[in-house]
Amino acid sequence: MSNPVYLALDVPQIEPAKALLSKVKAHIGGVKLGLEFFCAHGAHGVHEIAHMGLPIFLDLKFHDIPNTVAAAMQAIHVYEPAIVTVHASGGRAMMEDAKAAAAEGCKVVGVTMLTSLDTNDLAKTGIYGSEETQVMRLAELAHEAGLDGIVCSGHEVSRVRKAWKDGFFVVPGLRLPGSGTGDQKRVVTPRAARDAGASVLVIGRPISRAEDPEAAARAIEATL
Ligand SMILES: O=c1ccn([C@@H]2O[C@H](COP(=O)(O)O)[C@@H](O)[C@H]2O)c(=O)[nH]1
Repeated sequence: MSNPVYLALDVPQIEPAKALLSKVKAHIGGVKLGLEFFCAHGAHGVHEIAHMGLPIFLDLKFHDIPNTVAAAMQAIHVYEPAIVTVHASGGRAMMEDAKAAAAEGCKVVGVTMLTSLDTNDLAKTGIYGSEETQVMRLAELAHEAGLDGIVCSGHEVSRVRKAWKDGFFVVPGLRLPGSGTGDQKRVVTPRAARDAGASVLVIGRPISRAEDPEAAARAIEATL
């Protein structure tokens, strides 16, 4: 089985990002490039990282009208990403058009409820009910729209897996016991997420901000 860990390369400078990736490359299965990286380094940055040979997860979390998202999806074919994200709350038509516009073989996953949110945060946006209810609702919509899977926390992934057996589930918000959670609110360990049915484990700061990133990546790999 291939290594499910994708390193969230949320690093503001390109050379330190490449140096970090070189150190941990042997202990991860792919690289996640998100808004911070893409806004800072654009196409050039993505190509630089892609040349390092690991699968690329382009986490741009598209959220717009169907026509705009479909055009954006076509524009990123050039990066040959293995995985891309859209917000499931963008609606069924947007997700259908996103999937239709994605490159062959590229997995399109719908972000359900960000792992930095809890029920109180949700209520402040006018959505009442449990985290699990919200994730299940959006997972069902993403499934109906033909997406490959969703992004959710390790708290919900086992329930989603039961309902969507062949889904592709991306889980961020991962921490080893005793480590700081930062802005993440729905956190589990990488091992717990994997055992609950995650397909991809997204890990950023526990590796990138560690004193010894290579040792941190190796230690996480050893728990899996
Ligand atoms: O719900 C979500 C969706 C995406 N993310 C992204 O994952 C990483 C997590 O980084 P850590 O440093 O391990 O907390 C980050 O790039 C987020 O943009 C998420 O955390 N939650």
